[in-house]
Amino acid sequence: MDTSTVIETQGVNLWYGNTQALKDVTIRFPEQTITALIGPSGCGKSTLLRCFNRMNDLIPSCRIEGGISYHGTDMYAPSVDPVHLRKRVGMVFQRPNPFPKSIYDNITYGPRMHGVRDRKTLESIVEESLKKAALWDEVKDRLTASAMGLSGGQQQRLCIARTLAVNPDVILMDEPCSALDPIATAKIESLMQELRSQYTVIIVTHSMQQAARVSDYTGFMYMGELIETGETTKIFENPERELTNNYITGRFG
Ligand SMILES: Nc1ncnc2c1ncn2[C@@H]1O[C@H](COP(=O)(O)OP(=O)(O)OP(=O)(O)O)[C@@H](O)[C@H]1O
Repeated sequence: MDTSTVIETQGVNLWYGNTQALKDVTIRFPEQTITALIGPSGCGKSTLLRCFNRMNDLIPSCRIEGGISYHGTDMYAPSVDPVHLRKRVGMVFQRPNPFPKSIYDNITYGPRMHGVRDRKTLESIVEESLKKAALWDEVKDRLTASAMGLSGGQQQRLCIARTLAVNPDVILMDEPCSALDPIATAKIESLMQELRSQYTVIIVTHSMQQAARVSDYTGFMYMGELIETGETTKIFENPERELTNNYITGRFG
């Protein structure tokens, strides 16, 4: 696939206090693709994901070395405003976390924070974001109702819509289906396929089946190292490293 790189890391090392959680990680994420990060619990998947919108900045003991670029610019340069970066690199978490507000207010919260005030503009952002998140038809008649009344799967799609509302080009997903049933999971997975036409998606998942179903590329991590990365079919059918093979065949993890 001949696509340009959106996010790229070069020799990233990361410590929480004295504990090293990432070791010399070099990986690139091509535009409009889905990459899955897999590996056993504690291998550093979420830590790596959090580097990509500087969420680790919020952890005082955390120290990062190495390069991480976004569209070729050093993401950690002093000139980069992390709030602006997080608008372009959105994040969806494990548990759906809507605000205890109306569906409408959940979507308009971000755009308002960034200065959008015009009612018509806000209304069109709400409609467009909910349509992109495949939720519009289910909620269009109750936009003023509380988001807390939605099912778990609907809440997660609302959180995706909330991320889309501030116009990102990368969506980070940290185990977005782990709290959902199989039907809600299937909806999120098919939504991810649609999002790929406009966004670059990076997903952390515990489910190898999910990684195989949804992603174009897969990175396998083990004890803070990126052991192997490549096209998902290659990683699952013909991995280069024995460790990868042992993991995907269920010998550990
Ligand atoms: N805020 C933190 N402070 C200190 N150590 C942390 C922090 N977050 C993660 N760690 C440690 O860093 C290592 C990597 O954790 P991380 O959550 O990135 O792994 P993971 O692969 O996402 O795990 P899981 O699949 O269980 O979510 C672990 O040893 C973890 O205990």
